Amino acid sequence: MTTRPRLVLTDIEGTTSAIAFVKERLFPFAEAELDAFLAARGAEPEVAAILAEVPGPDRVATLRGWMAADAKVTPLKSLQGLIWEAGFRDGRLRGHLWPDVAPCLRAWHAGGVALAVYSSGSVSAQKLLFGHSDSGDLLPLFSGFYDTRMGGKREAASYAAIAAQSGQPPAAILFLSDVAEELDAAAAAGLLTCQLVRQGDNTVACGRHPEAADFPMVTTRFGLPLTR
Ligand SMILES: CSCCC(=O)C(=O)COP(=O)(O)O
Ligand SMILES: [Mg+2]
Repeated sequence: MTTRPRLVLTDIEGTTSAIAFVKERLFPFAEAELDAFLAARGAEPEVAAILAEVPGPDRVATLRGWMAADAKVTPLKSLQGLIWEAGFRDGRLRGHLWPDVAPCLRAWHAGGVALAVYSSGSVSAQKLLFGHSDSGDLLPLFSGFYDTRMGGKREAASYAAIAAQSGQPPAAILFLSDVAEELDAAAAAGLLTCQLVRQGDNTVACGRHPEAADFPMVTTRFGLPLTR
């Protein structure tokens, strides 16, 4: 029998939120705003420090190449988060969550299960998405936010580091993701895993991890607190 997780660690794209929202709304927004953003804020210390981490003679070309390749590299992710900030604050952007997500997160939290996020999106972007979501402000539910500064999502060491920082043993943490290689890495570090295979989101079940089509199914499979 599986013991009830004490911490649920969730991915965003493909897990709480549609892949199409990230790829067809968030990424194009950042791409369209890049030049104007750099012209307006490129000299600010925070932005200049990020740009200093971008290699190559033409940093903007490198950034655009990363965007085209959907590279999960920290400088791009930090910059995208800063560009999205204005959009989330003035209402042009709202964080998409599948309708089943917020009720389950609220129930799990109310039942004493801690919640945290691990996404390639920067911590500040994660907070913007959950703070300005189409299901309301969910930020108070979360006690931890982790991004690629903890390491890559396909590396077991990243999950070991998150477990150590969260204060929970790996076996008490349930990691939710749509990506098989991320789940493999989490399992190698001793975490419980569940692959979200959402209908219409083009995720392919890998067969190596427990599967769920939505968060209510995760609730049932892992004995998490029920929605009332
Ligand atoms: C506001 S979060 C944006 C998500 C993102 O930038 C991304 O690359 C998706 O990565 P994930 O690890 O959530 O699949
Ligand atoms: Mg994902």
